[in-house]
Amino acid sequence: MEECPDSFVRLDAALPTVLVAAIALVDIEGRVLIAERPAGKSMAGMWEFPGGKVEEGEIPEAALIREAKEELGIDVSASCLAPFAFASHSYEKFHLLMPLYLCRKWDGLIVPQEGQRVKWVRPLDMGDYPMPPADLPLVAMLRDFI
Ligand SMILES: Nc1nc2c([nH]c(=O)n2[C@H]2C[C@H](O)[C@@H](COP(=O)(O)OP(=O)(O)OP(=O)(O)O)O2)c(=O)[nH]1
Ligand SMILES: [Mg+2]
Repeated sequence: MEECPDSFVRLDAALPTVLVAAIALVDIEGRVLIAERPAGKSMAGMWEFPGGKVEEGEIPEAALIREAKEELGIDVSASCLAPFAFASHSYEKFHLLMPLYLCRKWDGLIVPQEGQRVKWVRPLDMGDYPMPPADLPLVAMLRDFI
């Protein structure tokens, strides 16, 4: 029988679950936008899918529409957000639950609003960029899918 992969889930740690919504913007050449986490934030210098914490009373799609505007200056509509996969990963202080949505259509030009660097990268080349450990299974799924 096939072995199960290593688990990054800590069942016994009583961690709070934090819901973060993330977006994979995909261009016509199949590249995906990643953004560098700004200095001062946790995991600064790592490359991530844009997005952020879902606030109280907010649904993930609304959080992404808000974050796409706040972080990248673009307008995304809920109908252009396709649920793709999710990460479930225990960090030291919290458990991250992060749905990733694909989006191929948005309005406006991408202009990083927080001084962060952004890059269009083929999923096959994402290994060249350090990403949070929670993202690695998502990158593998993007490689298979895009
Ligand atoms: N946006 C995003 N966050 C990720 C990814 N992978 C990953 O582990 N995370 C973690 C890092 C953070 O602990 C958390 C997201 O929090 P954040 O600090 O970006 O949240 P935010 O945009 O709402 O910003 P803020 O409230 O901290 O100002 O999720 C990813 O690909 N994208
Ligand atoms: Mg963020």
